[in-house]
Amino acid sequence: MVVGVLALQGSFNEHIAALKRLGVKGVEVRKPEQLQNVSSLIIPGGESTTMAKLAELHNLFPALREFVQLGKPVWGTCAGLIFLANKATGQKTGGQELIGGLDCTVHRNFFGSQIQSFETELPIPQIVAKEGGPPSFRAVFIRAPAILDVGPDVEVLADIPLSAVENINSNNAIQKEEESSESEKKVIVAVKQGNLLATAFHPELTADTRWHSYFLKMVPEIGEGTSAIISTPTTDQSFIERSIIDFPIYQ
Ligand SMILES: NC(=O)CC[C@H](N)C(=O)O
Repeated sequence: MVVGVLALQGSFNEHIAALKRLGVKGVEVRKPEQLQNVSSLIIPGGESTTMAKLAELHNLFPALREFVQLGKPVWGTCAGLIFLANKATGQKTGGQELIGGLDCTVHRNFFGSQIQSFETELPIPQIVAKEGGPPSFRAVFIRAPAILDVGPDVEVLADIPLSAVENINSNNAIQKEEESSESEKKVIVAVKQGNLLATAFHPELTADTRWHSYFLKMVPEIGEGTSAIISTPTTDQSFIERSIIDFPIYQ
């Protein structure tokens, strides 16, 4: 069993490493025909405009859309979430091509620029936490998008109160879509719609493999029957101690 990881740009190596920690082989996908050798796909974080240009160059969009429409499991993290959205705002001039399929509107850089990147603890959704582990997970947001609205078939898995983000970025210049006086206003940062999973944060940059485990359970040939690979989060201290500054700066 292999899981495809779109390897045009961004954190594809980190996803492959996370899969390896669960005993699953991740294979790099760069060409349309390579999608025929995988039954599921992870689209990593990175820079969605660059990734879209590379995907166009390799004529990947038709094959990626077909992959999604065939109902195969696809997980988009960060830039990958933008790729999967039906609609994106805050795009560069001229916009960018999207795969689409996920009935939502995403704001590309909702939380601000690179220096407003942050980490926070979020409650782990029930369906992801089935195997146990701590009640929260470390959510790493790097120049992150957020989901502004979702269609009726989209299940919201995680959201974040804007007040928490403002506390984290004490000198913040967060560009909010709309100012709100309600301190409990939240934005959506993780969703599921049928075969599609999307997260605005980067589980592949943490030691916690529960999001990867959850995605693997969406893959029919792994499915619910393979709890053996669903282990408790890695406690490899050297990995845990890495902070987001150890990871590449996305332009
Ligand atoms: N870490 C990320 O993937 C950042 C995504 C970035 N906001 C974009 O537009 O592509």
